[in-house]
Parts: sequence; structure tokens; C-alpha cells
Amino acid sequence: QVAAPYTDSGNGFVFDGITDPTYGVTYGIVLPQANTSTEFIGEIVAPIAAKWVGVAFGGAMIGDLLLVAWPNGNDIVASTRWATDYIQPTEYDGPTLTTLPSSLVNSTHWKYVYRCQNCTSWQGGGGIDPTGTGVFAWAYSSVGVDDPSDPESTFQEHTDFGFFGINFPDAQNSNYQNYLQGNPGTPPSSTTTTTTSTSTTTTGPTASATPYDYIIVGAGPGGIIAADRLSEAGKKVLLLERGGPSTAETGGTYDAPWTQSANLTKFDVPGLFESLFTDPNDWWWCKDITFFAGCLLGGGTSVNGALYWYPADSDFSTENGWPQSWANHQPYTSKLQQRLPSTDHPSTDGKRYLEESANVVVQLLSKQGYSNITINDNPNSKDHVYGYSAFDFINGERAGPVATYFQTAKARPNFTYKDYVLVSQVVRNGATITGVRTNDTSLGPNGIVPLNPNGRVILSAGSFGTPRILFQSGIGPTDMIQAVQANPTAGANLPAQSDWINLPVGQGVSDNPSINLVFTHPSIDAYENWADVWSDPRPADAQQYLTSRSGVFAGASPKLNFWRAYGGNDGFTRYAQGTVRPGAASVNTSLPYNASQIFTITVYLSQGIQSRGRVGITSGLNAQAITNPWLTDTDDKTVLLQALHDVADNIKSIPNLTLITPDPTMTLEQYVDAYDPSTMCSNHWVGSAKIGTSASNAVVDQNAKVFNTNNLFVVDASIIPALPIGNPHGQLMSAAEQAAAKILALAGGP
Ligand code: HEM
Repeated sequence: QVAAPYTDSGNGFVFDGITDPTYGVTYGIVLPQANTSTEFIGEIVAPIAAKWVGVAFGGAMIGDLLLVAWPNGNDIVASTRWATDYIQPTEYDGPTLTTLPSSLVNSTHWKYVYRCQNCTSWQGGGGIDPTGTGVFAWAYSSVGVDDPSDPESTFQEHTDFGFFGINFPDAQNSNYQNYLQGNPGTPPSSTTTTTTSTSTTTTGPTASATPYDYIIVGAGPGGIIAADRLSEAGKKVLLLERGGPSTAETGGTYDAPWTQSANLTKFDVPGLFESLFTDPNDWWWCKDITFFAGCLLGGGTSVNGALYWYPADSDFSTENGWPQSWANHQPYTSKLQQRLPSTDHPSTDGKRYLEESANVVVQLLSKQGYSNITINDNPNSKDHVYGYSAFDFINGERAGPVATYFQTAKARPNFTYKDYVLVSQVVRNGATITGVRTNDTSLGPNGIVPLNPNGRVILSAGSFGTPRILFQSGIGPTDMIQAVQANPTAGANLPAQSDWINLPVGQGVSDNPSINLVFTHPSIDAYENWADVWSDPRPADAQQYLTSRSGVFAGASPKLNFWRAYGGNDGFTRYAQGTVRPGAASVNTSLPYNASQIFTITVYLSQGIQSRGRVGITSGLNAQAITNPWLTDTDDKTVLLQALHDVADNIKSIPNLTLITPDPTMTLEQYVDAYDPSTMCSNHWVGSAKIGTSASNAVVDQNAKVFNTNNLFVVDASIIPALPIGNPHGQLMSAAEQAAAKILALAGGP
């Protein structure tokens, strides 16, 4: 949404703002005309169902000025807040909030009209530029705050959030000083007064649309590999990506201060990986998905740690949920290996760096009957083995599908790539897809891009994005399509109810539950916990990398991986994976410790886990977990605890090795019980549009075609029915090779 001028009929003030179509909350702002002013007047007009409402004046929860407000009796209680993480935002001093007289609470609504002084800039350098544009975000909750009378009350996480763009000069008003007195003044003749409208008639240029053989939605690993193989076969392919460039090769420019001379972005330099999670300007994460998802070229493969495992045969077995016809993955895995070989020594000088944590854990595991292997030389050996971490880095830089498959596709005249294009739905005539609806009216009337006769659409928008497009296309469980229906914009474009296709989209998803154990050992170099890699790297390491793509920065943080198989009481074999890295995401301990000697073993449960959850959308169309998928199965929990005990079993046999989180005041059982489920997330979501043999428990058939449609396919992690043994992007890319081959071989296509 974009802010537009409206007049509040209650106080007569002209604001620039929006009414969000889902909850009916209006957010407005008006600025004085002086560009040097540091204040504004804002308003929130909310139905009584809104228990608290927030505004983020920089468009993000973390690192900008937040305002929260709620009704308390006949008054409005409000405060400015600040968040350093996705946790309770706390008091933020500096701004002065004054409640203006037209604020009210009545039987249907509450309205907060406020003056915010010292509000146009905030700590960290951000602010509102009255001559420019900005993005505001709103947060909405249907759950009341803990103590409504206290402006600094705590509360639970919002039930939804959204964004809108704003052109600040549009919000400037010559009557500002009158408004402060409660007087609307004389509306300037130039201001057209409108009431807020939720209609979204698209204006702007429309083009006659070019049709394609294949429209692929999403340039992550699935979409890129499919696009490359289909364009290689001579098909006319359009690849659409909602985000923009990532690596420098693709036009990306988000360089660290010290890499600018070499024009290398955050996404190019392996050693900058950890800074993805600590950068306040984290524009690459999809803001409408409540988990880390990459909204840029390459999708997850541009923002992951790039741990890359050639799939084990069992990853594609019928036991792991795949149709029999997928079991022979080797030809496809070989094609992948040819394009994208793995390396377990990414530095161009062939040496390994920062291996101290690996060396300590090797001592631990050697005493537990583990053996040392080169993991990708033995993809099927995943029991009692360890080896150096392997990656899809090439020449000391992030490679993945972007540096390989995308480059060959791009060189073909029959391939078109468009970025910053968001697809909301497939346009269909019953079971036949005729095109996709985008937000880009230069691609066709109303943004609709058509297919050639017999053309096909492939959804590769990810484990959350693909379900959201399916729901908006009238495909999925009824409750999710109804959520779309409740959204005025998306609801208006839904197919008629008689055309809805009921499939278990979003159901039965899995993600690895992962638990961090944090240790110290005197041999460790924790590398300042990666905190300085972006702005203040160790000079010699930075220089070495810039000169020869070697050294610490040529590698990501993981150093060693290990696996062990466990039999469960229920007869299923489950695998536990360990990933070892210097540093720690968080330390919680009563022990004194040396922060420069910390390292982490993350223990995940992978193939064989039985826990499942569900993903879906809010009617604001934000994607989220409806049911968390972690440790819902008691045998999963038993096995994970067993694996943690085994890892920790012989710590004492290694001199000076200390487990600091959990500390000795806690058992591993207590530690896991107290673990915040959302931090158990590995962002390895699979199964939201599962492959299978029946529409009763799967969304796509063995050709990756959506059941009960003629020409709609899914090629991304959504189709993977159950987690593979290792971090999933290697298996996913092999699956994309296989899916592309099956789609090409399927009769009836373009
Ligand atoms: C107890 C309080 C809160 C908790 C636990 C919480 C937690 C979270 C979490 C987990 C996310 C998801 C991350 C993502 O999807 O990218 C998020 C996003 C967001 N939150 Fe909050 N939040 C809280 C309060 C607030 C408040 C008071 C505001 C605004 C005034 C706010 C504004 C936002 C916005 C705009 C987003 C999406 C954009 C972004 O990622 O920055 N949150 N929050």
C-alpha cells in the first residue's frame, strides 16, 4: 500500500496515510511545512477489536522508532519503544508524545491523535526526511497488553504486521500549527480531500503482453535450475523474482566497507555469512514471512551458510516419502555435481582456516567410535562419521546456482529474467492455467503475463511463498482460501468457489529441530564472534582475501559436520547431525567464561523425524507457521535428547573443554524443555506442497504437477516430502534437476 491524503471527518485534519484492508486500522501522519522541523502529528484509528497497535517509522521492527498505543477505559495509553531483536521492544526516551484532544474511545473504535516531538531522527542515524520518501510499518494485535494503565506495559508479539510507502512532501500541511490547537484551519486549495479508500485500481502504463512457454515464479535454487534446463531445451522461459540482485556478478552492490575496492557484496564473501543476522539493514529477508527467507536473486542459496551435501540414496527413498519413480536420483545428482562441485577447503590456497573448533570436536567424537571421512565422497555414510564441512563455494566466493545455472540461462536469447516482480496468483480457467498475475503493469494489462498454447507455470517461490500463491489461486485447504477471501484485494481476484481445488497445501511440513550447545576451550579463536567481519575485520585476513580469495574470509563459519543414526522406540531410524563453528548465537550461563574461546555444536534431528507442523497465511497475507513443526513427536524428542547426551558424554575426557550453555545448573532435559521453539528453527522448511501419489495427502504428482490442474507445477523445497539427512539445499538442487527432466518429458507441454 502507498499512503494517500485523506481528511479525518472527526477533527477535519488532512493526513497522509492508509487504512489496512484486513483490520480496518487507519494510520495517518501530517508534517509541518518547515523541512527543518523535527516533529509531526500522527493518528491511529482502530476498531475496538484492535487490542494494541504499533507503528514503526522506519519500516522495520528492529532499529527504528516504534510507537505503541492501546485504549484503557476512555483514555489512550501510548509510548515510544525500541527493539534490538524480535523480542519485547522496550522504553525509548527522546521523543515527547502529547495526546491531542480529538483522541477518543467509543463503542466501536478508538482513536489516538498525537503530537510526536523529536521524532524525525533516532539513534543509529535513521530518520524521516521531509523532502523524501520512506516506508512505515504497522503492527496489530488482537491480544491485550499485560497492564493497560502502564505506558511501558509488556505485551505479546503482534498477530500481524504490514507496510506502506509514504512520500513525505505529500504529508506536509500549512495548517499544521492550527492542528496543534485542535483547529482544522482552512484547507489549502491545492489539497484534494478524499476519504480513505481501499480500492486498488491500477493506473500507469500497460503493455501488450508477451506470452511464454514456461513462466517460472521465483529465482531460488528450484526456479533457477528449472529455468536453465528448460531454456537449454529451447523453450521460451520467463523467470520472475520478487527481489533484486544479490552477488556482484548479478548487479548487487551491498558491499562491506572493506570489500568495495573489489566490488564484492555480502552475498559474495563466504566469511560475511554471520553478518546476515546482525545487520540492522537486513533488506534481503522477505518481510512478509515470519521466518528467514531470502527475497533476492538466488533465494535461500544467496543467504545460507552454503553447507552442501550430495544427497544420500535414502533422501529420495519411498520410506522418505518419495514416489518410487524418484528413487534413482544419481543421474540428476551427477548433473548437479558437474555444474556445481562441492569443496571442503574453500580457500584458494587449499589450506583450512580457523579449524580449532573442528580439532576439539574431533577429539570428542573419536572417542565415541566415529570415523573421519570426506563427506561428499561417501554420501550414503551418515552414521558415526565426521568430516570437514563442505560448501558450494567456487574460487573462494559464494557460487551456488546463481554463479552457475543462472549464468548459462541468462546467455540464451529464449530466456528472460525480470526482478522486483511479485506474483500474487496464477490466473486460471478451471484446471487450466492461462498466466500469472504480477504487480508489474509493464508486463501486461493488469500485470498479467500470459502463457503460450500448452504453456506451463512453475512455482518456485519457496516453502512459504509457493503456498501463498496457491492459496491466492484458490488452491489449498478451505480455511486458507477463506483467509484470502477476507482480504479485499486478493479476495476480489479469487476464482469462484466452485473452482477451488482442495489440496493439503501447507500441511505436514517439517523443519529440523536444532539445539545449540556452547563450549569454551583454550585453543579456540572465536573470531570476535564474527561481530567485526562487516565493518572492522582483522586487517591481515581482509587483505589476504582481497589479494587472493584465500584465508578465513574464503570460508563460512561451519568447520566440521558429523552424523549418527538412532533407532527409535517407534521403529523409525532417525539421524542426528552436528555442525561445529567458532562463536555462538547466544550464551546463557552462570559460569565465568572467556568470550574469545567460545564455539558451538548445533545438534539437529534430520531424516526420520516424525514431527510435522503446518504453514499458512494471515488475511493480511503474511506467511507464518500455523502449527510449529518442532518436537511434536515424543520419540523425536527422546532421540534428540539422546544425541545431545552422546555429544556431551565424554567432555571431561578433553582437558579444559567446558560446556557453558547449558551450564551445570541445568540438565539437558531442562535445557531442551526451556528452549524457545522459534529458536529451534533451522529454516529448512520442506513439505508445504508435497510430492506424492494421491491428492489426499500430496499437492503435486510424480511429475511435480499440482493435482487437479493441467499445467501448474511446483519446483522448490515445498515438494520435498520429508527432510533429507543433511542441510537440504544439495538435495533440493538434485530434485530440481530431476523435476525439470520429468516436466520436459511430460507430454502435452509447449
Ligand atoms: C513482544 C513484542 C514483540 C515481539 C515478540 C515481536 C516479534 C517479532 C517477530 C518474531 C517478527 C518476525 C520477524 C520477521 O518476520 O521478519 C517481527 C516482525 C515485525 N515486528 Fe515485531 N514483535 C514485537 C513487537 C513489535 C512492535 C511493538 C512493533 C511496532 C511498533 C513491531 C513491528 C514489527 C514489524 C514491522 C515486523 C516486520 C518487519 C521486520 O521484520 O522488521 N513488533 N516481530
